[in-house]
Amino acid sequence: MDSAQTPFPDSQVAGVGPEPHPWITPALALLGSWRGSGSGGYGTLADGFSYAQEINFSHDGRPFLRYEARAWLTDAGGRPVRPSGRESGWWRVGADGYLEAVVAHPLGIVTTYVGRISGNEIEMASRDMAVTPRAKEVTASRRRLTLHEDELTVVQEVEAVGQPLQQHLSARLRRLPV
Ligand code: HEM
Repeated sequence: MDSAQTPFPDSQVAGVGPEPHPWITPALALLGSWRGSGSGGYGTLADGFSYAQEINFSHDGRPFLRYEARAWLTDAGGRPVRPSGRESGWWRVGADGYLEAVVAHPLGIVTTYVGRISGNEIEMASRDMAVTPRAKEVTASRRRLTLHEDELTVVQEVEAVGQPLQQHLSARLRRLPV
């Protein structure tokens, strides 16, 4: 929604817009937009792939973050090839860095996560996964995000289509200027 149309716009920048809820303090460094590149693979795929990704975190003053991510595959020269994974969701942050999240994918997968924000590390593991009838069978997922100044690394493991939990994605993103 256009921020001009709502009386309660989200903020992506600490100090601008609604005051962040104190509970999201451990997550404040995530606010904003991140963009970078990554590589992926899976046990069922003959070859790996390269991708670019943009992630966006914002808040409206309550103790949760709005989360949006979109990725596109890239060729050997880093040029965009086609749209790929997208997801959106909500990361609810508790007083002590406890984290629970719900994330939805366009191809019919919804995941709830439980995790923790400790310092510059965020770890989360799936609690429940629901899939629509035509979605791929995905049964578990884990994510680890590491923040180092203006660099965010994101690693995701997936258990799906009869394969054991294994790394599917690894990306290194940089904060986009506001
Ligand atoms: C940055 C986000 C993502 C990217 C760039 C990405 C990319 C890919 C690519 C390129 C493939 C090969 C098949 C194809 O070309 O579509 C694939 C397969 C797969 N992806 Fe992803 N993916 C992403 C996120 C996810 C997520 C969040 C999940 C699960 C929750 C997931 C689960 C799978 C599974 C299970 C396969 C293998 C399916 C099979 O062999 O049948 N992916 N992914």
